Amino acid sequence: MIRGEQYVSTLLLSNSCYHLSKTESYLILIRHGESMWNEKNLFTGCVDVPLTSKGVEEAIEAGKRIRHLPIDVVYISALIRSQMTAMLALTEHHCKKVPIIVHDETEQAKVWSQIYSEGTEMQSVPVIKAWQLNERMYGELQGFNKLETAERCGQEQVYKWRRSYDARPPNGESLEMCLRRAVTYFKEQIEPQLSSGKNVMVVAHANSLRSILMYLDKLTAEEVIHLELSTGVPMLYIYRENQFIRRGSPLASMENGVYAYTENLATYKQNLLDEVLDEVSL
Ligand SMILES: O=C(O)[C@@H](CO)OP(=O)(O)O
Repeated sequence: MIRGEQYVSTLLLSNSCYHLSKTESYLILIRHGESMWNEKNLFTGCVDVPLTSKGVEEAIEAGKRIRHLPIDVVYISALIRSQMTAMLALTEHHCKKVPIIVHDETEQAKVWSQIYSEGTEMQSVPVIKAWQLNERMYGELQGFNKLETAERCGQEQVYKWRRSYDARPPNGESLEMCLRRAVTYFKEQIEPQLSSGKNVMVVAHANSLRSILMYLDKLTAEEVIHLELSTGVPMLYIYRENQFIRRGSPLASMENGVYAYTENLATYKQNLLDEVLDEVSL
């Protein structure tokens, strides 16, 4: 049910991006595009492998699908496949803001990457890198072919390592261990951004995202076994009154279904359309 005045638009036009009223915010989750080891069907984990050309296309396509959703801050992992995906997706965003990686590892990194123009800073989107969002560390499976490993160690064992909540690949992380770092980071760093009204995009990995989805969708250890994430498919959540409401995956930019989710988003879309019409009639 929509509560009238609360959702009355408080849209402000600023540098052709709209700021929505602070009653709800949006969370977009994307698994990176296909990597060169996804293509070869190798256990990848924390090995830092780039995207294939198909992965590049998937990232751009993901960007197109979310190009009309508001994004104020982006989170990426420490791995290049997540970073490439985020950057490529953002080249499609209607805001045309410049994604800038935040370097706060050391005092010097902070000072040396400082932006001094307020105007330029407003035209940028901060991109925060967090190792906690990395893929689950696959231990001694890293670099091995998944099919060959199933032939060698047995299909059932490999399925357990890959999809169960608590089975731990040899010297690697179980999903439970991955959840401990990824969800802790999500709760401590990302959720406060959402509750302060910021719209967030997270570009991460199959298993770090499976663990975050466990938290968002309150999935049990049995349910998460069946959760598979495709590369480069954006998932949208609405954050309202400390609750996450799953809204599926926008299929296309300006897709009616997505913008009908809330009055706030419908108004956002209408303002974008008005802006396009204004530009056409100029
Ligand atoms: O190899 C990996 O790092 C992951 C993701 O590609 O594989 P899986 O789907 O088996 O968890």
